[in-house]
Amino acid sequence: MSIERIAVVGAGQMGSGIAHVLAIAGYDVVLEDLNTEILDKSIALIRKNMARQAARGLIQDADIEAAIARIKPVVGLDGLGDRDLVIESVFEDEALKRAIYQELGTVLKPGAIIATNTSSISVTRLAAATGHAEHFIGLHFMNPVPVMQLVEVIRGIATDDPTYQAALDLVKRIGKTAAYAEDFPAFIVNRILLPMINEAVYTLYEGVGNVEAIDTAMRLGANHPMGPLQLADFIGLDTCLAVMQVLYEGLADSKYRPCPLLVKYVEAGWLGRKTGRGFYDYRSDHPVPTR
Ligand SMILES: CC(=O)CC(=O)SCCNC(=O)CCNC(=O)[C@H](O)C(C)(C)COP(=O)(O)OP(=O)(O)OC[C@H]1O[C@@H](n2cnc3c(N)ncnc32)[C@H](O)[C@@H]1OP(=O)(O)O
Ligand SMILES: NC(=O)C1=CN([C@@H]2O[C@H](COP(=O)(O)OP(=O)(O)OC[C@H]3O[C@@H](n4cnc5c(N)ncnc54)[C@H](OP(=O)(O)O)[C@@H]3O)[C@@H](O)[C@H]2O)C=CC1
Repeated sequence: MSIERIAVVGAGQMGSGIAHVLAIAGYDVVLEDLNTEILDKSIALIRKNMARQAARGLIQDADIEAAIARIKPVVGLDGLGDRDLVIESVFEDEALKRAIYQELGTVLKPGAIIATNTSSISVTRLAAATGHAEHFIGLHFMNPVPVMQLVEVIRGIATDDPTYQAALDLVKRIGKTAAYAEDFPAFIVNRILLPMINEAVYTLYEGVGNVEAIDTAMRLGANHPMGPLQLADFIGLDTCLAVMQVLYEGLADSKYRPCPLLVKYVEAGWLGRKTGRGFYDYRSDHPVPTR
C-alpha cells in the first residue's frame, strides 16, 4: 500500500517529533490531540526544533514553512477517514491506547494501517483491540525523534507482509534505520535501556551517590551523552515507570521491579522535564539536582 496521508494521534513530545520528521519528508500530516492549546504548543515545539536543524545546516530555512504547512492540527478523530496510516503516540497506558483504536475503527477507511509508538506494550495484544490486527504494527521511534536515527519495527502475530513492508518503506523515506524486534515486553532498546535507568534510580535510592555524581559518572565514565537520571527526566518518569511495570509483569522476574523512589516521584507528579521537576528542577535557567 502506498502511504501519503498520515495522522499522528497524541501531540506530546513523541507525537510532535514524529509529525516533525514526517512533514520534513513531504508527507501530508494530521496531528491530533485533545485540545487546541496542546496542539499550539506542539506546533511551536516543532517550529523550534526545525529551526535548530536549520541552524545546524541539516535543513534549509526555506523548508520550514512548507513543512509546517503540511501539518494540520485537529481535535478529535472524526476527520481521519482519508488517512492511509495512523501513528498512535499517546500515554503509555494500554487501556487508553485500546480505546483510541476502537474509536479509530469507526472512522478509518478499509485497509488503513494503525501503527503504535508504544515503548513496551505487546503489539499483538494492542492489535487485537482494532479488529484488523493484520493492518497493525509497532513503530517505536526514539526520543528526540528528529535527532535519533533508529526506529524499532515490531510485528504483532497477525501483522501481514504488506503492512510490514509499508512500515519499512516509511522508515526509509524519513531517512532513518529500522531495527526489527520480536514482540516481547519492551522489545530491544527499552529491555536494555530502562533496567539501566531503573538501576540508576536504585543507586540514588540506596545512597550510593547523589544525582550529580551518578549522572557525571555515567557521562564521563561510560561516555553516555546524557546521564541516566537526566535521560529519565527527558523521557518522562511516568513513561519510565510504565515500561518497568510492563517488564516486571511481562517477564515475571524481580530484577525488573521498579525502584520505590521512581514510584514515589511519579506519585508526586514529578515526571521530569514535562512537569518542570524530576531528578532535576527545571524551573530556573539551569537544571538543579533535587537529591
Ligand atoms: C521510553 C523510550 O522509548 C525512550 C527512548 O526513546 S530510547 C532512546 C532514548 N534517548 C536517548 O538515549 C538520547 C540520549 N541523548 C542524546 O543522544 C543527546 O543528548 C541528544 C541527541 C538528545 C542531544 O544531543 P546534543 O549533541 O547534546 O544536542 P544539543 O544541540 O546539545 O541539544 C541539547 C538539547 O536539544 C535537544 N535536541 C537537540 N536537537 C533536537 C531536535 N532536533 N529535536 C528535539 N530535541 C533536540 C536535546 O534533547 C536537548 O534538549 P533541550 O534543548 O531542551 O535542553
Ligand atoms: N518519552 C519517550 O522518550 C518515548 C516515549 N515513547 C512512547 O510514546 C508514547 C507517547 O509518549 P510521550 O510523547 O512521551 O508522552 P507525553 O506525555 O509527552 O504525550 C502524551 C500525549 O498524549 C495525549 N493524549 C492523552 N490522551 C489522548 C487522547 N485520548 N487522544 C489524543 N491525545 C491524547 C496527551 O494530551 P494531554 O496532555 O492533554 O493528556 C499528550 O499530548 C508512549 O506510548 C510512550 O511509551 C516512545 C519512545 C520514546
